[in-house]
Amino acid sequence: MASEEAVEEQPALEEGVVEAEAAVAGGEGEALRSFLEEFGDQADDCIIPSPRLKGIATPDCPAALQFLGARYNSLMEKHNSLMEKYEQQVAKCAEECAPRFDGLKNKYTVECAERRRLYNELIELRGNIRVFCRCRPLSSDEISRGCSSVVEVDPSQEMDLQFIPTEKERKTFKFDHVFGPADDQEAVFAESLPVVRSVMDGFNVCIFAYGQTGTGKTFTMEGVPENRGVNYRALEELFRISEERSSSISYSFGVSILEVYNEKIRDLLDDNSEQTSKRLDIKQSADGAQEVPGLVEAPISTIDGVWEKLKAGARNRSVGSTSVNELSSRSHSLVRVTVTSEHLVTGERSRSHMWLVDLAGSERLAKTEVEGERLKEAKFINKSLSALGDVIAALASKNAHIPYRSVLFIIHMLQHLPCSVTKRSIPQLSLTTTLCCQM
Ligand SMILES: Nc1ncnc2c1ncn2[C@@H]1O[C@H](COP(=O)(O)OP(=O)(O)OP(=O)(O)O)[C@@H](O)[C@H]1O
Repeated sequence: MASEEAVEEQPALEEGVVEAEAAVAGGEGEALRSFLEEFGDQADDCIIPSPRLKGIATPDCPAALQFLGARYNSLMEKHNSLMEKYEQQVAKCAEECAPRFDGLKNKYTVECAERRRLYNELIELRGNIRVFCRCRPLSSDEISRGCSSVVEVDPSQEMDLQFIPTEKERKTFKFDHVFGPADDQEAVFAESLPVVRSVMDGFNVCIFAYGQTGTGKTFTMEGVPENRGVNYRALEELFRISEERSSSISYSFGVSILEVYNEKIRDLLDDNSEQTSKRLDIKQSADGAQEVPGLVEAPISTIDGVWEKLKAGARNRSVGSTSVNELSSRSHSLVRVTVTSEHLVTGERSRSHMWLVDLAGSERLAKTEVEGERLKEAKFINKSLSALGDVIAALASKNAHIPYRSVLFIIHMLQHLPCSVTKRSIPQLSLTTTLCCQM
């Protein structure tokens, strides 16, 4: 045997000697005794490759192999019996824990349902319909024309809006919250947050911006990339909650964007809607919900995907110009987010909608210089807003009769919704019309 090979085999040889010694001490085999006699005292010497090894005769290999095989078998037997005991213990443990686990699972499910119920009850107590007022800052153009604000917002009186049309006149309007010119998009969204959370618990919700043309409804709902509005922030929050609850609930989201222009519904995510003039209608489904058959619902799984869809919708929206807003939305824009959920423990499923609505701006026709198509648009807009105002007023005062008489889509949609309302006013224009006429 070459000395290098002897060095390679040395650990095995040493091991064999140790095993054999133990076996002989335990009274095993004559062949082993002779194996030990022959090689037992040479194991240590093998540490240094020695020319002496060259002279060693072939050991009693069959005996050594037989011995090692027997040891291997006995160790495997022990291992198997330990594994069996281990598995029995695990099964016993699982059996003992199962009732406790089921109990905890039930308690957890009940607690979750209770938390949801209390949370939504709180929202209801705060008002199923909440009305906020936001006063935008004067634009540079308004400042250069010498306009000044006719309202005062005192941050310590967050529900009051002071209307001061003349030096002698002062009137207070009450809202659930008033945002002043210094309040940013984040502050406005923070107040809408409870409503947004409710949709994740299976409730239908709606946030809409309502007000005179040029008061900043589109700015509030859509915002701009560097200062995003309610729509984007609401979807961001949905994704955040979905991630937070991912160990117990699986959520999926879809988005549809449509506009109501001169009382016709147009699908803003349907690239061909202009050419094919696909007519969309509202149908009542078996569970009483309002559906729009054929409406495109794009699945969304990332916030970037949402922004793309919102931008696509905004691009297709009908805009014109009014005397107070160069880029005025002449249609009601509706973003519908569909939230589908499945509870991973209980298997409970739900489907709910969040409507984010940017209504077209109302106009005082006597004071604005509209004519032709613009006049027709304005009449449609004012008519629908006035009908909407009647519905909201009736809902807010819990009237038995809600005047859902109009065929207008928004009003159909409101039939099944608790609502949060964002209302905007432009300080130096006719505040009365915007703020108080219907509420
Ligand atoms: N809080 C705000 N801070 C700064 N600028 C604002 C704010 N709100 C609105 N603006 C600006 O005022 C202008 C009018 O706003 P916007 O187009 O959102 O009004 P609108 O109510 O949607 O009008 P319309 O009903 O005619 O569509 C825009 O240039 C917008 O950027």
